Amino acid sequence: MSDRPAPSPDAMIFLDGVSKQYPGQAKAAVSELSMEIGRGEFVVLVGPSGCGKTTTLRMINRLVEPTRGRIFIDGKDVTHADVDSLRRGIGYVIQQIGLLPHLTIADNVALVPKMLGTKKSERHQRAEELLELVGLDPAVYAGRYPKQLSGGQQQRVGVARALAADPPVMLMDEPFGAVDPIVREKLQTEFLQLQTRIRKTIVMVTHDIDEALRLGDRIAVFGPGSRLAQFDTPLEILSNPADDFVRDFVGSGAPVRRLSLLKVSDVVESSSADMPGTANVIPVDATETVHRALELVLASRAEGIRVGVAGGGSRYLDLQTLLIAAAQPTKVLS
Ligand SMILES: Nc1ncnc2c1ncn2[C@@H]1O[C@H](COP(=O)(O)OP(=O)(O)OP(=O)(O)O)[C@@H](O)[C@H]1O
Repeated sequence: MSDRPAPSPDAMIFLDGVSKQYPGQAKAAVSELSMEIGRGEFVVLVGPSGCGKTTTLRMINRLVEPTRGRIFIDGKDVTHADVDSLRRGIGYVIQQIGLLPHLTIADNVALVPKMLGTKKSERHQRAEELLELVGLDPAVYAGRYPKQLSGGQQQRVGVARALAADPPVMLMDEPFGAVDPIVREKLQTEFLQLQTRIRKTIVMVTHDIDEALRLGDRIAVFGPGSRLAQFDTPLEILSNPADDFVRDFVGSGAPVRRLSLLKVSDVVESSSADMPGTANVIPVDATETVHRALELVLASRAEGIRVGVAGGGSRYLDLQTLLIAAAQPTKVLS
């Protein structure tokens, strides 16, 4: 019917009023949820335990079949499509990794290409490329078995395996949840760098709001009963939480977290064209984060920063102005 919502041309994933009622449960796990996720976008689902994040994620590749609503991938209604071909285009990474213990790392990575009938030499070459891509030297790791790898290394193999069929979409359920905080941060950084190269459409579930703020192009904050409380950029969620639920969920550290998301260019409107001649200022690029600018100012005991602006010339922000500009609770300057 023509009056049903349709995905926009830029949408890679479109959920149209999807619901999931598990058998024997009084309440729906997910209720009438609609979301559109753009091509190449990295979206993170966060929210309290039991609010339906994993159910939502698994409805996208139909590991969980929706009770109502429609799912579109790349403009195609896949609600009733063949699941095997659907899943071929969707990589899936989970916390428990699920590497097969009796297969080498290369064979684990090449599992899906093998199922798809790719020739042995080709799939081994592909496995080596993928191991390289996720930062594991194939000469060292390709022939090892999963138990001979650390938790963080196994997680990288899980990512490599999910990328093996070069799927346009990746679903990740707490992919970095099982590793310690230091490895976790390293994996997050590596994964962000990887994403700038591979530009997949990614939907990731996490419990960790900091992880969400760090990784997501947009964050979907779920409330109880899968209510989509806010679906916006990290900066917008920190700057303008939609309601008290989101404000509480993000927690009390919002102003400090914003410093890592705000760019110097976002606050440069508060700058002045002049700085007292004696002031000790350091040059900072407008693309740096405010957090980095503050670090540089403190490390060099400067009094402020000098920012080059488009069209030539410089603007100045002293430390106090920089902090006040960064602390503005309302819309960010652009
Ligand atoms: N297979 C199932 N059968 C029955 N109920 C289920 C099933 N899987 C999940 N549920 C219920 O559906 C609701 C949503 O679960 P879901 O796992 O999607 O939430 P979540 O937000 O991912 O939770 P968590 O953060 O704790 O992993 C919960 O109340 C859960 O108990």
